[in-house]
Amino acid sequence: MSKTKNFFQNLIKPFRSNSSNGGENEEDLEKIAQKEQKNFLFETLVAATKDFHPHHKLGEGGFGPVYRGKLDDGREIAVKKLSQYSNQGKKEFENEAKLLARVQHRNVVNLLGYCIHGNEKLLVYEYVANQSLDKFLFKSNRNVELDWKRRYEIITGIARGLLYLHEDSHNRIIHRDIKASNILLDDKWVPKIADFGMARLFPEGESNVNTRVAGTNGYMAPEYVMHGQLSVKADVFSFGVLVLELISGQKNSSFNLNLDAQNLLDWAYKLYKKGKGLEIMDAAIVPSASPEQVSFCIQIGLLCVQSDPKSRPDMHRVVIMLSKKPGHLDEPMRPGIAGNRYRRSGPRPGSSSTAGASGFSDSRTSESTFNINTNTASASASASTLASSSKSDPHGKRPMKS
Ligand SMILES: Nc1ncnc2c1ncn2[C@@H]1O[C@H](COP(=O)(O)OP(=O)(O)OP(=O)(O)O)[C@@H](O)[C@H]1O
Repeated sequence: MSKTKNFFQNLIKPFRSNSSNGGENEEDLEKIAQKEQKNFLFETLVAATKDFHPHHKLGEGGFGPVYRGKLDDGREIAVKKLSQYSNQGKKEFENEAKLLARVQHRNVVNLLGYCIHGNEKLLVYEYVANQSLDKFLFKSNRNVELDWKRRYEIITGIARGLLYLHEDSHNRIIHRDIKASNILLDDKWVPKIADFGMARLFPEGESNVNTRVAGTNGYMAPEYVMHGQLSVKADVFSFGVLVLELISGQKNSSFNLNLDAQNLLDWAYKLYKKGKGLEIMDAAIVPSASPEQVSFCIQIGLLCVQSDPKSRPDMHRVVIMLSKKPGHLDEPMRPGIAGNRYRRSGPRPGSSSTAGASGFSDSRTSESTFNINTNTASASASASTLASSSKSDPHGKRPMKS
């Protein structure tokens, strides 16, 4: 037996003795070896991004800028470069790198590798062709690309991705920053949960910890903001906000459609209680929407944003609800008020996490059974015309800041 082979045999011995299946362990070793290959050379990333050229910049988040690049083998990548002035970001970066190496799911973004070069730390992801959900959902000229079928698939995909993080991955992972800009869409509009910088890896069996508050305005669960109490139900709350945003095309943190409602959740709840839940629907999805399915999703969204975390369903229950034909669901109680605390101490130049909602006058009419919100158009429709109505008023478009 050659020296190398001997070394390899010794290496896998301890794995063999713990398992009845030696083949699987050799596979494990292979996986470990593959993981080691994830360390990219800085020069490779410089070449791939044309020396981090501004033309290659995709955006800028809490960690710093993100660049698009192409590797020699043709793979397209997104490189997240940690801002050097943020210590907190550095910790989050390391957290994300370690965490993502363990996570593999269709609805979670794939980390290809990382790079540490002097003070520089970088994460290398698969490039996700359609970028982030917020770039479509909150833009009146692009939201039509998201018809109801796509939005429904995005909702179910995010639910499955979150279920995986909460229950099926190695350790329980609470994301803590579920929001539209952290959902990437691939070329087939499959949603991928991204940005695990603030996620915590939970030891098994531990479901609730007190920790510092971090998250994004408009998405944070009240118990998390007020008492720093973090559990999977905080992600469920953010997911519920996102569901209601997907249906309404409205951003919760800058909601100003209705004077009687404090925010999007309050607006949706009040209309739901009056039996007019479908009025929150984005005009852009009216032609493609199934009113029954939309109503069902509004109810699920409202169940997820209930004030009491114990009353919120877990993601397992949400996935089951979404996979069933519309039927009986619990009655949602009053929604909690999403937290509004500033989250990061470091500067966030050019951050993409806010969008204004000014300059819009509410032109909904109230005669018909379903009044559709006018994110893209002034529209109202009865139940029977809902599926067939396809025209939107281009002049009714609401100006949005990018
Ligand atoms: N893997 C990727 N493929 C394609 N685009 C990406 C990828 N990762 C990030 N982006 C783009 O880069 C932008 C910045 O991403 P990043 O995750 O750093 O910040 P963010 O989610 O916008 O904000 P925050 O850090 O506050 O969560 C995103 O808006 C997204 O459009």
